[in-house]
Amino acid sequence: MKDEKMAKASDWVEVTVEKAVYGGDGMGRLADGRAIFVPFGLPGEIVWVEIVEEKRGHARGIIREWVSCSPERIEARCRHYGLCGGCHYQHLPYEKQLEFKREVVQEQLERIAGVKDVRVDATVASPKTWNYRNTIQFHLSETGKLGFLEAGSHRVVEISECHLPETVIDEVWKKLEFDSGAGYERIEVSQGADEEALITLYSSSLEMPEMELDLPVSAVQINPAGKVVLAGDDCLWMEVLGRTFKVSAGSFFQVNLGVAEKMVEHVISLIPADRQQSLLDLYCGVGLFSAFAASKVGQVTGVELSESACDDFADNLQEFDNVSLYVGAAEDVLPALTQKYDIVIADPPRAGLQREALDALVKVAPKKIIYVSCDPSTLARDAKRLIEKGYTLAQATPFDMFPQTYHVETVAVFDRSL
Ligand SMILES: C[S@@+](CC[C@H](N)C(=O)[O-])C[C@H]1O[C@@H](n2cnc3c(N)ncnc32)[C@H](O)[C@@H]1O
Repeated sequence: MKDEKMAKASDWVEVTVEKAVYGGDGMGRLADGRAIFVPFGLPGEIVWVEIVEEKRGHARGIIREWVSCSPERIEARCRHYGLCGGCHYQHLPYEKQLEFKREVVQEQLERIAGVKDVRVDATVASPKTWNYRNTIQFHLSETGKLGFLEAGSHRVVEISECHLPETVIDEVWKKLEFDSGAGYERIEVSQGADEEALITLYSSSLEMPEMELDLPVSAVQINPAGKVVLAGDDCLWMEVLGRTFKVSAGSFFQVNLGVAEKMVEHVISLIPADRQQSLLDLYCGVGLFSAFAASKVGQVTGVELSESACDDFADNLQEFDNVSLYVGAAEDVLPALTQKYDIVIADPPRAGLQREALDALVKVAPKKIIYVSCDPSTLARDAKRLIEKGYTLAQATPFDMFPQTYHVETVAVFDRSL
């Protein structure tokens, strides 16, 4: 037994985890000075690591044994934790998750954007740390069971529990059954304000896979030809700060309403009430920010690519006569704009602002850009570019939209300094 352990250990390296990095990993150093990234490693822990990937500048490894454990470490709630790629921080007390997220945003901005002494506020906590998601996407295993992708892989981990979705979703997903090879790439289950549920089935083929549904829910199939309503409605309603938003199958909406409310309040507080001002809401979705900004400024213009989100935007903002919308990609719409705007809200997908979009955005000459980001690394890349173009990063506020995961939403404010 002793020999076996010695033999295994000789293939492993001992690592002292120095810090938490973006992506949920802990980072330490190998003897040759290269960084090594280990999932689930906490600062201060000494661990035996099996190296699974080696690059010139860094390596990745899996913790095989703990020499010393962090006193912060707690028991994970979910039985699939560690294998399922959905959660990364269940082994950390919630207060510590918030601290890590603040540090990560600060580190990314300092290292990638090259800004020093930027004001990064404490992470705004989520009112719910479990069962907070109003939408969740599953994949189907080969046997037709619902699951999530394994970390860093396309393999589906079949699940029997998940502690992130809201209660109605949790009741619905457990009753869903599919034939093996059902032909759906993703199954999304959403919960609206009246606790109604909507199932959206995404398929890349034009065939309509068979499905039996014996539940009081709406169901929509989305394939390359468009949407087919299988049961009930093709949308549901979400409530934020007392306002109801229509959200159709396929349209984006913030997944954690408690945090969305805090984020909207923060974003809107950054906009001075001034009827002389114009505001551009880039990547506006179904109109979440526009709806609260429209009564503060003289003119709001949205830009959104998704047709279903644009239809929802038109419905959600029909009471305002100072709101208009461009349907199209920001990188195509922005260069064609002739009007200048005083304030821009930009809430792009994870990839951040495309180069053409950022260059054209600067020509729109806003005094203030409120950048809402779901990826601090692309935020930091874009911050560097905006600073080169004459903007100053005034402040950044992380919001914990996704407890138990490494993901973090950040609202960063850029002021024009030239
Ligand atoms: C992170 S969501 C933000 C939506 C909205 N601001 C909200 O809070 O509900 C990003 C939105 O950008 C849209 N989008 C993606 N790529 C786009 C592009 N190239 N140009 C314009 N909109 C795009 C998506 O359809 C989605 O609605």
